[in-house]
Amino acid sequence: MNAKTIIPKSNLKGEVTVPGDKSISHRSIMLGSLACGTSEITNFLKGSDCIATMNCFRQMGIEIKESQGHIFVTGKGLRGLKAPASILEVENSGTTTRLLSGILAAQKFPSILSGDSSLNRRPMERIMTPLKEMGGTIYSIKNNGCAPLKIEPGTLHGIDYVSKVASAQVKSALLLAGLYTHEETTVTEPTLSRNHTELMLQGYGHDVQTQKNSDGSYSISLTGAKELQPQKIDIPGDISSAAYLIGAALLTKNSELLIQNVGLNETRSGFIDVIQKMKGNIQVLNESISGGEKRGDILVSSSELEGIEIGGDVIPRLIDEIPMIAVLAATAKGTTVIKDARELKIKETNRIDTVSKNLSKMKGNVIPTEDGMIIEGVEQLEGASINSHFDHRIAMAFAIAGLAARGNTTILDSKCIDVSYPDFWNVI
Ligand SMILES: O=C(O)C1=C[C@@H](OP(=O)(O)O)[C@@H](O)[C@H](O)C1
Ligand SMILES: C=C(OP(=O)(O)O)C(=O)O
Repeated sequence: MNAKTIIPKSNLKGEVTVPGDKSISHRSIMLGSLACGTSEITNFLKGSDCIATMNCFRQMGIEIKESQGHIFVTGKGLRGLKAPASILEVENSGTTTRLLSGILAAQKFPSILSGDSSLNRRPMERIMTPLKEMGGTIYSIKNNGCAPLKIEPGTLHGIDYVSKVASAQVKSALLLAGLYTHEETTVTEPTLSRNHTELMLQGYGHDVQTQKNSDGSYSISLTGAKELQPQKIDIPGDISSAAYLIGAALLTKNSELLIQNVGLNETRSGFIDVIQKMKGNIQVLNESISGGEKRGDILVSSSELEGIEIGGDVIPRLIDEIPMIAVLAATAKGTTVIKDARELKIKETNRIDTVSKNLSKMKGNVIPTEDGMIIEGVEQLEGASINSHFDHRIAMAFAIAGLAARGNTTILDSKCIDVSYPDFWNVI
């Protein structure tokens, strides 16, 4: 069960760092594996999702070594992967599944991708449809639109694809597939999703164009068939992991935390904007840029938060932080409305459902809606027994809720936290 009990606390004080960004860690292994030579990666996240990505590339003949906390990936060029001897296990990771599918659709060998029971329920049509349009052969083995996916050898051509959702996983799958054609590949998305793939490709010497269109959508283009040059990548701390520590400082009395070296890429920093709008005491210090990625320190202290409306273009900039935002809203003054967040339903769990059920268990006042939640702030949450449903973000958001609740909280099935933040309990 791996149950953990949280005893309420105040006076959280100190300086902390958070582990490397999960999205950037996945991409560093992928692009490192496709480059010609050895890339050196520092602050790589050794969470189980990113380890799954590493293992997939090792199975395709890529040497990935670790020395003194640095990861060395020796890529063999765009055409250097070899056929895996067995199924590629993507475990719980949507990012691994979707981005890797883009690469595999262009290979000269067949492959099968399969994950755990949560992953194998998540929709894959969103990448299968455009990859087929590019000339790939990819299908759902159970014919239910989900993994396990079978990918046949393919020769791809460029497309101009308009995605209905602002999804970095869809965009990245197509851009990675686009590396394998001489033609241009363009992905248009309704608003800009996280742009780590674009930034890292540029670091690897590949030209990528991003254009804002008159209707507010964004078009991202590249022309492939160009080899990538190996890089040194220093991964910033994951803002999605920092969100829990920020939440802990905001919610508990007499607390102040300095969280150092956090990634602050504009396409990811919606959480900070929201906390400022909720009147949280939060400041960004010591900003710098490395590898195109902004980073800085975050100083945050105990706050009386106020409810706000959260929707529209900010949603992709904070999608993984919504469980934590909902917990903060649960004791904020007034009403918080979260809308335009239908994508929450297809994450590791249906997060509208798992957040609402768990907040209700803690005597929060929440109404789930089709595309979000309406949360009326209460004085204090009450400790409860929380079912994470094996979703790391649910486990961590409710662990933080427990720190500020009346009475103890138990998180059942807390092991899932290893997906993105293996050291979470030690830090807390
Ligand atoms: O590309 C990525 O690294 C990710 C993109 C997002 O998913 P979508 O692309 O489905 O929005 C996010 O929720 C996920 O945690 C990581
Ligand atoms: C949705 C998430 O990741 P993935 O899609 O890679 O499983 C997440 O980390 O919250």
